[in-house]
Amino acid sequence: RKKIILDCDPGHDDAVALLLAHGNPDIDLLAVTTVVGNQTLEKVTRNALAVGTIAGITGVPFAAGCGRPLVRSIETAPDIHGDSGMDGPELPSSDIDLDPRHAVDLIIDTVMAHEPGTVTLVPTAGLTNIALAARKEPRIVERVKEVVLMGGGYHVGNWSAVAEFNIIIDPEAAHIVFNERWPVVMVGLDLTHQALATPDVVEKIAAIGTRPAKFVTELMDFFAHTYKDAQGFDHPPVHDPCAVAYVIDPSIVTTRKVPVDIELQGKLTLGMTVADFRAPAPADCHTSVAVDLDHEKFWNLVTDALERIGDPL
Ligand SMILES: Nc1ccc([C@@H]2N[C@H](CO)[C@@H](O)[C@H]2O)cc1
Ligand SMILES: [Ca+2]
Repeated sequence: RKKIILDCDPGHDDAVALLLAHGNPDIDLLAVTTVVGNQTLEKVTRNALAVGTIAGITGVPFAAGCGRPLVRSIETAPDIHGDSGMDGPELPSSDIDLDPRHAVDLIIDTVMAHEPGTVTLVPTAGLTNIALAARKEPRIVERVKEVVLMGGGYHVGNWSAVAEFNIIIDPEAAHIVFNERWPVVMVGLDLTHQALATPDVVEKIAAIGTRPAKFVTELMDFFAHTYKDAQGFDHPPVHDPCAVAYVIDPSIVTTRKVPVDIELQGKLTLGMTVADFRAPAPADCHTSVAVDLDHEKFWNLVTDALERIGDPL
């Protein structure tokens, strides 16, 4: 099984990523950590615990992390995720107790407690926790198997013309993460804009007939409306589970090995993930970007995970 830590900011698509990670039999979800992003730390943490309860997750530590970026001020995304950060469905209160540690410490402790090269970090939010973990315990950099992150875009932006939300809300953190020597797989908007929750996808999920499945359809209904109003999409792209899907089955996504670095000075380009496609990639290139998604295989993973979760409540 593939061991992962999910660092997230639920978030409609983070919720689907968490359900996929929990429901898929090839994933061993070691820990769930939260960070400010789509909404404040308090709200995204509450949302993560609510999803944990809905999915019947037990025995997995949840820890809250940074409440603001390293340098810049907080920027949330209520126009997409609503005031709660997960508007749409009724959110249950959760009886899951937060781990007393800060997310950065839970990440470090978890990586150091497992064999080198066996733990994959899956950030689906701003990279503040991941950057601080690498600075506090540099040994995790060579110990982590790889960092498979939802973020960035080599030809697409959503928070500016050329920058993606998870990167631009904490570009200094992203610069740290992309410049450490660990392998980084960037699952950016170029890929995730292919993961559209079309009506037939939502119908397949609804047909599962369980409360977690109904929860996902309610999330998708809200997400579809805000994505239409805010970004003019006919169907919402469900970004975050694409990163988890890549860990489960790398064949679902084609990748290109290219140098990627983060723009920190640009007036128009701050937070841009600058990918250099000039051939050949340097031999020591440790970054790659996701290009094409197998849409059917991807959504089959999501429905399969929901079927396996069943109705825990
Ligand atoms: N407009 C918009 C803003 C933020 C997000 C969140 N950031 C990433 C996509 O940019 C995902 O992780 C998602 O949770 C999605 C859409
Ligand atoms: Ca997210």
